[in-house]
Amino acid sequence: MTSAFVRHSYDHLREEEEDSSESSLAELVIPGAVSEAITSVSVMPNISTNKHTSDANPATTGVTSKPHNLESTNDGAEMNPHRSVCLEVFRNTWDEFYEWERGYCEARLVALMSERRKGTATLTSTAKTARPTSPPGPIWVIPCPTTTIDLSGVLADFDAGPQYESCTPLNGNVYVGDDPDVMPFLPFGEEDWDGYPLPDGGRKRFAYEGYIGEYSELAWMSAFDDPDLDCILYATTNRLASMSISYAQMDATGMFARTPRLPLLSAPSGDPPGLEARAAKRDFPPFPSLPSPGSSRPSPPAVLSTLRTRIYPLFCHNITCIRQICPTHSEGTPYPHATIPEKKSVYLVDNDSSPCSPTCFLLIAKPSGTALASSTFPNAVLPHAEHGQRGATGALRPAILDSWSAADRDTLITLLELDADARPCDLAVIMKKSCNDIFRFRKRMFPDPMIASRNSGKAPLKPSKHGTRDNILARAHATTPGPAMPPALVCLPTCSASASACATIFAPFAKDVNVNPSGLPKGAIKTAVQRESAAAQNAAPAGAPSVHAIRSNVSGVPLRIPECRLVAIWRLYGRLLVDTAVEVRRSAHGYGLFLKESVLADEFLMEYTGEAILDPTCISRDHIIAHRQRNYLFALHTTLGVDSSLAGDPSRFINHGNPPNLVDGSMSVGEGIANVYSHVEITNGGHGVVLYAGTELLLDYGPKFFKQISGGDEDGDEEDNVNEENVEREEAKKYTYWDDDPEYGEAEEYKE
Ligand SMILES: C[S@@+](CC[C@H](N)C(=O)[O-])C[C@H]1O[C@@H](n2cnc3c(N)ncnc32)[C@H](O)[C@@H]1O
Repeated sequence: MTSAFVRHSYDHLREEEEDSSESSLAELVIPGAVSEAITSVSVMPNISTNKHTSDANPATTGVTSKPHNLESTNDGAEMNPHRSVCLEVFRNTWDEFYEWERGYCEARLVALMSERRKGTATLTSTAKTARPTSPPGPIWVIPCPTTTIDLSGVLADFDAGPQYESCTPLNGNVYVGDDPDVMPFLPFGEEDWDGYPLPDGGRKRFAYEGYIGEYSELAWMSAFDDPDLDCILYATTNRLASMSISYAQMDATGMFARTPRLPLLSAPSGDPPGLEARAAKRDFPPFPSLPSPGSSRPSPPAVLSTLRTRIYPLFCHNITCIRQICPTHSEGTPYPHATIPEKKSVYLVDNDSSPCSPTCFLLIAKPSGTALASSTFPNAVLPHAEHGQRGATGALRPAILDSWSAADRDTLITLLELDADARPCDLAVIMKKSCNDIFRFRKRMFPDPMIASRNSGKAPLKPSKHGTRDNILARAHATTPGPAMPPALVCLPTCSASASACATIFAPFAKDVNVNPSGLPKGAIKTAVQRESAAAQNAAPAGAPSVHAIRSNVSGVPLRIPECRLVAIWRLYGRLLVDTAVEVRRSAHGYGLFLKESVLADEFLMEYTGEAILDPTCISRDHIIAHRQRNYLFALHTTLGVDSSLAGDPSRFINHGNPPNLVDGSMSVGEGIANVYSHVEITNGGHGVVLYAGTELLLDYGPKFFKQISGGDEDGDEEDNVNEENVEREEAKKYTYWDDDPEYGEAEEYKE
């Protein structure tokens, strides 16, 4: 218990209080707020006299006396009439907390002991009825029976696995953001500084110099943080609030902050969060004076103009939350400066070769309604109104944006102010809107001529009139059905199922999908899919092009399902999150993940869970990755990565497979070919990794992955960069930027 240290200091202080000796306090080392509060208590002569002037109930407020006079301290705090009340409530709460905590800890220990000592009721029952005196005596000594287990038979065949770090199991992503600025310990510190010996006689050494450079100092050099202190302060503020003392008034006392610059509710730019934000992030012990869960504490000022000045309160970075305004996970962070748009709307596609969905803005058909020629989404058409229905002229209806709420617009404006050139597909994830609508909104917000004048110094590339979408699609390496779209049922033109068959499948779900996607009964879709796939097997229309044949590794029976249903079912599945049975086994590359049950094409497998970390932390963790030669970092989008190296689920063992190729319109399947694809899904957060076919699950990690892990390129290899630029340049020369599409404005010519 860390409290012992501070309690001791406090007791000492109270003794000193008698003679108000300030000089003796100077030697105490007490963290910020307490130090200040206690110092003030000690120099305040009237604080503990019995003047019951408060009409608040002492039992709930913790106030036993209230001084008439304004407090007078050596820092000139006369101006704050609430300070003395705050100090007294704090002091009483402090005493009550430690009194309560002692009984609480003892009761916990007794309960733990009774668990261990099933059958030995005597001590347990005595201990439960009578509060143990201090020291608690026998409850600290738990005799364990000695048993010898003979493992020789088991160990004979035991094949020791490679040395792995521990990994905490997770059900959903945990938002970490950035690792602390202080280094808790040096990884691989137990290794010889010269590196441990390798079989080939060399030595491998952790390049700790670069790693250390990512941190400001060692953790043990930082100030001591007492976890009980937040609890006491939090209970104090709760009591003060019940006495109608506002948070602003409490803040003004300066005693609830770690430093005077850290107010309760909000932290100025660059500071760690105030008490309220810290309290929301941790579980306190059940001290009775804390606000009960769900009680309505005043929330941080939620005026949009305030929100505008900070990005975090705008939308929650917690992947399992992602709300636009999330008081639970948000915290004060530096306000990023607004950025100036660099890219013309039509040039947003420059570096974007991965359409996020069949309705991605990168794939929008020309006004003539030309069918999409796509290797990624072979039969995609624009779906229904939410994503941009085409009118008779082929132009997208402007009414779509008009249907956005004022809050939606406001949020997007703010996001675009903060990152003007953000990928529409990334913004779509945050906004839960289609990237196409976001793209159109951006066009309105940043008219291109304005950007053109800014960019006049640059020498963009010249487009040709051929192959716009095909080129983009040819460069798309992943089959990534899309993120961030509101639930929608997408039907493909090649589907051979009758309308009534579709209606039968979707009717029970469509209503719920629009209202409450996550409220669907578990397994409902799976049952529907199985029923449907069995029917499809028996009566697959002859020569139907839109049927995926999937080989089950368990039964060996190919399952078939009409494609239109796959798309719809995939969307529903993305929200059902029914994990598929898998097991971790040795594979050609360390461990790998294998199926234990048959799956259908596009069936949801599991979420890729881990710590959601921001870009700078991804970079600092790269040192470890490079040394360990194993990388569990999954890029979620340009801002966040999901790292399962310390915490995650079995999906972290999915190995890399080569990208599947299209052969005669069907995906190739086979040894070493990726049979899992991922997409960013908001419901319940993070990545849903979806299986196509095969036994060992293999996921195409993307072209940059192995370059990064081997320490090459990404931020350094100039020759490679030059080559890549040349390829990009050649590719870009083939582009047409929808120059005849009224949706995309006038023809945009790159100047050379
Ligand atoms: C997410 S982990 C996959 C699980 C890993 N095999 C393990 O045992 O923990 C990714 C790492 O596995 C290894 N790996 C995965 N697929 C590979 C492949 N096709 N070839 C070589 N190494 C691979 C690499 O070390 C990579 O950094």
